[in-house]
Amino acid sequence: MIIATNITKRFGKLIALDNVSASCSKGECVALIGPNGSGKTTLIKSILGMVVPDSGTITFNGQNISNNWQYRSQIGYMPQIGRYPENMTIGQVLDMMSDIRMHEGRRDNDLLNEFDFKSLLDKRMRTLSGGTRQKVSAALAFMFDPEVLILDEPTAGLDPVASEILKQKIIAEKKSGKLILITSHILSELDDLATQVIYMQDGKLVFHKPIEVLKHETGEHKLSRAIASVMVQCQ
Ligand SMILES: Nc1ncnc2c1ncn2[C@@H]1O[C@H](COP(=O)(O)OP(=O)(O)OP(=O)(O)O)[C@@H](O)[C@H]1O
Repeated sequence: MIIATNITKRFGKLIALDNVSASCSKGECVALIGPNGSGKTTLIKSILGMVVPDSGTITFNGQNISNNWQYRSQIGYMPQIGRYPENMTIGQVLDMMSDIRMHEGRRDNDLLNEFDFKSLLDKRMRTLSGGTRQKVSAALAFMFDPEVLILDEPTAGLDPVASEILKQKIIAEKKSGKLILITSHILSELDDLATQVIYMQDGKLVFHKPIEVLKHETGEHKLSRAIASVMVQCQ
């Protein structure tokens, strides 16, 4: 579904992505893990077309994404920090995004309902708490029923109840055959979600493995412990 081949991205002298290749398929939940600054967000942004690699190719459903923007309507993206017009209300932002996406299919309001947004729709974005802003980003990522969900630190700043609602939604979407790419530093959270792990360090993809293989190799039953043991080895 998404294939990245030999992606390199430099910011000045810094190599943020160093010849990264990876292939992700439908129905998988791929955890993108690695220390701060290892290149996870740069890889995500390259897939989204927000960062243009210096070399390499990325295909989405077999089509090269360079000079192509239509594939993006198939992706729901939840950024680390959502930026919105601050004077607009939540309701206006949701409507604006619907207009921009020109979405004609099913509108998925599950998260809006479960986060109980009804009473919040008139609140202006500039007045929102960090967690409520995250909920807006989550609701928008899932709203247009995309084939692929890219979630960058999705539960950062969410309270435990909202985190659990979002996790259950991610699990349901994975079961329905979507591809989910997720980054998180809260490894325990990925235990219930991830089917595969991509581990990055210093801009390089160190490994891409199914969870079961990783657990077997490390002798750990929990993903969080397996990853922790790999991170120690890689340091
Ligand atoms: N626009 C940019 N200009 C210059 N350097 C950048 C830019 N974007 C990212 N970088 C650098 O590229 C490297 C990789 O950053 P990236 O955000 O991809 O890391 P990350 O793995 O997502 O980190 P974190 O876990 O902290 O979110 C970092 O050294 C970062 O400072």
